[in-house]
Amino acid sequence: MPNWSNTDRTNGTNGNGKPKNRVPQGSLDYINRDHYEFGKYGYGKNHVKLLHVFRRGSFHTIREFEVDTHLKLYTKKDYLDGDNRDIIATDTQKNTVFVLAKKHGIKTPEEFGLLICSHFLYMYKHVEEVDVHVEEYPWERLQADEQAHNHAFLFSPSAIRFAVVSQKRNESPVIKGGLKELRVLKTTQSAFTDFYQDSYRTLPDDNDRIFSTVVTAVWEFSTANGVNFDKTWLTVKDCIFDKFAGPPDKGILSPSVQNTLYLAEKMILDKVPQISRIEMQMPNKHYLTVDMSKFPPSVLENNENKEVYHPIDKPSGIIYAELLRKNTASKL
Ligand SMILES: O=c1[nH]c(=O)c2[nH]c(=O)[nH]c2[nH]1
Repeated sequence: MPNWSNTDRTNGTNGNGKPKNRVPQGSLDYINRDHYEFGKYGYGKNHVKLLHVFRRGSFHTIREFEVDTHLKLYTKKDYLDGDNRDIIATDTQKNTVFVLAKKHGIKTPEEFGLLICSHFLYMYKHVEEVDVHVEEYPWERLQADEQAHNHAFLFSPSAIRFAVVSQKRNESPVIKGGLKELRVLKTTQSAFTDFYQDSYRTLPDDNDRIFSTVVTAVWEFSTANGVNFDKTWLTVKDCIFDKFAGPPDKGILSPSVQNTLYLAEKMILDKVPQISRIEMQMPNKHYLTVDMSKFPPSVLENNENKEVYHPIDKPSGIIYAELLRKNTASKL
């Protein structure tokens, strides 16, 4: 009688009651397998593009998404044995995205991600974990003659919104909201002085420099209950603007990218109690003052330069930090 390995969690079936292909212990294949174990694994469909149109009479609303669905199955027999019977084909995953959008409509990226996770976990008992990434195309309703258009939209990519939802069987979903490619620049109210001085430093103190960055932010929700995900996304964006730009007339002084990043994160945690942690990245897109002092008066009469800057792509500084609530659970 062969000694069958029995370490997987699907009770010897492939999810539809059929027995699985098993490899008897003692076979050469089994012995070889014993030397290795899987690290991360999973499979899915990336970039499922979807436009959803919600029609209320002549007033139409759209949301366009690009969705990645990834599944992790309890068994690895697809990898190990070439046994495909548990595979929910990536094509089936793509179809599922369309069918769920048609059946339930689409509210927000976060809620659509939650719906996809619960669907796969409910439908297929051999799915251990679902990971969904939803990226939204930045359509805005067109304004015509200062009036909101009923059915025409403008692509306004000032920032890209995304959500990441993951759920393991018998666990609560992990819901993250995100924003990326938010590029901003200000021409004053940014300084960088008093930083570490030693024989490697050549950068002088700068009391008035250009500050430009491309913000990425990812935040985790401690709950989905009572959360308005659309409003939260706008609040996060407003907090970033608030701490980067300040009031329109005077602005706000930034002593460093580090400090501006921290103040934005702190404001977001202060304003949205359901966010338990936020991680932001702010690359420092350098704009260097061109040294005009080298040009002779025959070329330039006034060579003190506060007008012409040289944008530098590489290298760029990179500043990032994650801010978490202490004792998150007791505060909610
Ligand atoms: O805001 C800044 N932070 C830094 O850490 C840094 N380093 C640097 O060269 N310029 C800047 N600016």
